[in-house]
Amino acid sequence: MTGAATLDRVTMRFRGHTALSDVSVAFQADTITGLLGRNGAGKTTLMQLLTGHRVPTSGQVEVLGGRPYENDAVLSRICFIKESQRYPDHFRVRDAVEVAATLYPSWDRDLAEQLLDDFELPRKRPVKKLSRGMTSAVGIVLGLASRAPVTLFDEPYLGLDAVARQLFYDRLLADYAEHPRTVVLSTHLIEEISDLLEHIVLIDRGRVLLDADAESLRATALTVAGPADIVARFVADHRVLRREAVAGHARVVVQLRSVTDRHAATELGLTVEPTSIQQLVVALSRAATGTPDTQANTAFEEVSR
Ligand SMILES: Nc1ncnc2c1ncn2[C@@H]1O[C@H](COP(=O)(O)OP(=O)(O)OP(=O)(O)O)[C@@H](O)[C@H]1O
Repeated sequence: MTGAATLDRVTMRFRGHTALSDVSVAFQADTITGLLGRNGAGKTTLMQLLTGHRVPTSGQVEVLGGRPYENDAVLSRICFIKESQRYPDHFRVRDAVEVAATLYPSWDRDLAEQLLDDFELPRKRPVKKLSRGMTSAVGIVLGLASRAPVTLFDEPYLGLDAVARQLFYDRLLADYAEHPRTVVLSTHLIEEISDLLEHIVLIDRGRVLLDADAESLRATALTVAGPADIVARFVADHRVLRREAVAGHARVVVQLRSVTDRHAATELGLTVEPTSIQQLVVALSRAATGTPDTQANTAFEEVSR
């Protein structure tokens, strides 16, 4: 298995609980990967293993050709921005930036200063006096300016408003275009970030449910919408991944069966829409847990009778 960061048959058990079970996954070099999954799926645990914060119960973890645990040569090339990053009590924003500059060999001072301005972070203010969103912004500045060959963001934007989140996406994309690196980003805000993701790893209850590039994932499904009775006719011989229905109008995501599906749908007068990664991820997670798409299903069945 090749990749900038890999887990090979990794199991991670905590007392009485298996957080990851026989996980094998390779995070490709110079790719932005979304690490997705429901609460408690094992995303943070996986990142902790990649960053040497934990040692697996069994299996191998390798990052940039070496084991990360207590390995400075590897760790200096990894930047891990955690959901609730803590800083020493006396740290001002400026101190957090200065310390990070000494930790990461590829640190870019100009970029850090620019990002501090962009996020309007007061350099002299103690980090512990910042708002929740501003503290998240500090983590984002450090993560981006580190230019670490492997950069991991674990839900980096707690409390960040929509404008600041968009700023993060824009700056990440712009800097990544000029300095490609391996970025792994865990998030629940799939919809707004999906255009950024080149690859998706979906974890469900400690197991890898999906490991696919975003383009091919989108190409596995078709979203059609239109009058419920016509939609029902179209989906009769398709595997339905997701249904929504409101007042005689239905929208379904189906597994693509043939290249002619799209044409068949438009022939029937249905609208073919882009398939959202979020809908696919929700559908796959639901299928894995056996959770039916109840409300939508019922509504759909009612209107299509
Ligand atoms: N130190 C620990 N001791 C016991 N159980 C733990 C420990 N750390 C994590 N777990 C359990 O392992 C599972 C995976 O947790 P993890 O934090 O990796 O999930 P996650 O996908 O990051 O969730 P979220 O999206 O809610 O942040 C959870 O059931 C969690 O309770």
